[in-house]
Amino acid sequence: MPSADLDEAPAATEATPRPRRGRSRRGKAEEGPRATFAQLLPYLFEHKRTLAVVIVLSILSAGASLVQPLLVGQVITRVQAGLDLGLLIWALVGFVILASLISGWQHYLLQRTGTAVVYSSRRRLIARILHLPISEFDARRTGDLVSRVGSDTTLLYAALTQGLADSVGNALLFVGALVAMAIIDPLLLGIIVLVIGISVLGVVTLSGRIRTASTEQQEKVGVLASGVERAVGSIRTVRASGATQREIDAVTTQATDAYTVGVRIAKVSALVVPIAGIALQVSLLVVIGLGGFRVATGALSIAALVTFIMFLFMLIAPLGSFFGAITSVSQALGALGRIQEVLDLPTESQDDAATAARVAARPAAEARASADQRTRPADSLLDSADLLGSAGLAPAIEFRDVRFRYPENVVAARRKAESEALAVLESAHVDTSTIVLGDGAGDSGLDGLADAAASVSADSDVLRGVSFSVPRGTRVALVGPSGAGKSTTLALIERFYDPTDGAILLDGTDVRTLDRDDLRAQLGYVEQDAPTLAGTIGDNLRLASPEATDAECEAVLRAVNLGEVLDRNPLGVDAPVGESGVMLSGGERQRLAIARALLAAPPILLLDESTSSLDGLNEQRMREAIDAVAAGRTLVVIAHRLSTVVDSDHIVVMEHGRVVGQGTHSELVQTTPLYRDLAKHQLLV
Ligand SMILES: Nc1ncnc2c1ncn2[C@@H]1O[C@H](COP(=O)(O)OP(=O)(O)OP(=O)(O)O)[C@@H](O)[C@H]1O
Repeated sequence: MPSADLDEAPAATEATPRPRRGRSRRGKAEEGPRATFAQLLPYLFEHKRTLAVVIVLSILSAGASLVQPLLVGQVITRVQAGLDLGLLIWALVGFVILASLISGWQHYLLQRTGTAVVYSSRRRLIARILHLPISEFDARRTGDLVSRVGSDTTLLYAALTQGLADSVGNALLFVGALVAMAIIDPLLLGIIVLVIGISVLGVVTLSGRIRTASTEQQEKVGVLASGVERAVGSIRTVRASGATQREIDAVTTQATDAYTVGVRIAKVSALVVPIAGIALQVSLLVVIGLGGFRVATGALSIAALVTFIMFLFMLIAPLGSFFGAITSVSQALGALGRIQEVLDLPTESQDDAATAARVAARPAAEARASADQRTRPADSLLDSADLLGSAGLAPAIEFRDVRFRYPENVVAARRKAESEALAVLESAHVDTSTIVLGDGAGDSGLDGLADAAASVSADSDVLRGVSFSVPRGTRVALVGPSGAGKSTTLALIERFYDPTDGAILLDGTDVRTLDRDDLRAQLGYVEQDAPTLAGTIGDNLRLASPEATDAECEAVLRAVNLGEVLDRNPLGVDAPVGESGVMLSGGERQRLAIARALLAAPPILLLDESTSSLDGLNEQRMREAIDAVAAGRTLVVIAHRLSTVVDSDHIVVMEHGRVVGQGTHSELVQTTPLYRDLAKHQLLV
């Protein structure tokens, strides 16, 4: 990220999310984020030129409209006096046509501006969302983020076109009519202003309730989108679990929630319509009754009364639009609150400069002390100095007494997701006795599941003083039971999160002092069960290397044993893979993910092996693929099958966030009971 984006505020702890900034911070939880009208203005100012034209057109249109009652008054007066009308009628017709044409043009410009505001808010949101820290994705529901881009932004359009759009011209009409009526008969006007004033007060009071309900509705829509995403995204599992109807019911409940709030909004807005109607009717009755009396007493001419009544309509019509605008602007402010909440979140690299400065400013003595103090596992066979070899170069990657815990909001979200998953399984009468979630290593059954969910708590460190080195050009494997912290270790190297304590060094430099893009350019990362993107094989491969030629893609595919995928479709690299890669087998998808990372030719490759089981042939192909990618680079691989890593240069055994053994396969079999057990289980000793 460019340094201009960096925030100077020091982060207390990198792993702890900063409190959210911005004016739209969540107040009372049930009310949700709310925006102020002032926050809507920057969106309008982006289009100030068009809006200036709109205002000029509004003045012209209002002028052309306001002239009409005056001309009608003139016509009546002349007819009463038996005078020739001359060009008066033509002038009247001309002004009617002119006012209509101008308002058509103005309407177009405002619709276009509304669309542009939606477009720019979507662009800003997408750019911000894709730059958010990984913790935000871990803590939020994807569907909710998607609905902010899709649905909340649309409400801004309605506010501008139905609300603010009309208000600009109508305000002028309103003021013009008011002035003209004041000149014609101030007394009549005074009474009308009283009636209208009372109705405006009523509508403004209602608007607060509309805004609150609207924010709530948009939140319900977000929950609904998350529900749909969950059901559709896991459709195979849902079908296979016989849970289709239950998922439909769950999503329907969420849709009903949104509908209920929608009905509440409809009821409140419905009150606005009669209020406007009453205002019009009472005003008319007053004007006709009192006005007729004043004509009878000679205080007012007929022409003046007719003109006054025409102005009254010009006064009332904008009022109706204004009341409508209150509803749509209130809804827009609710939606804007949700948009602004995301836009106010700090980006991943916003605090990088401050973090890097803080890390770099650590006194040398302190850095040395922390390196000396680092806890070495008692059964560590290999000191990092040994691994460095005679050259004494800094290792490619080094963990120094790294401690880490996931931020509280992430832990809470994960716990919620786990208990939801548990509820679905229980309601599907699935035998949960064989399922282990989270770090439930050793736990089994429903109690184990609950324990596992409970164990993901804010006060538990996921890594507890991890130290190991990966010399350049070597292959290092991380092994250990589920939940030991292996995937988290790789996530910290990628800087998806920063350590709570300790340091991670790349070529001897603390990764927090490196530019994130530079750091990631050195790393190839294959996440566990890496997703295959819809599109072609080429689209998948070129994600990190958009410039790669077909020949380069083919070469890398053959290197990871995916040659046959190329051969079986004449389209080759342009062959589609289907939604989420359904046209590839599980093993092929894994190797495609490796090929993607490999194509970018990173000096360091981080490979989180898939937990899914592979048949013998696929496992062998995977081993060969790993051998191919290891050549000439540093490789850190998380292995779930020891067979993939027995010939690694170095194996780090992890358990409960600690390194409990390090060495080669044969050394670890001798020294580390946990490793010996794992090896025994997998028939390697
Ligand atoms: N995004 C997350 N939010 C909260 N807790 C997490 C998150 N990811 C992992 N954890 C927790 O951190 C601990 C270590 O998880 P991690 O995935 O690093 O283990 P692992 O050794 O890679 O396990 P596996 O072999 O099953 O992939 C577990 O308790 C897990 O529940």
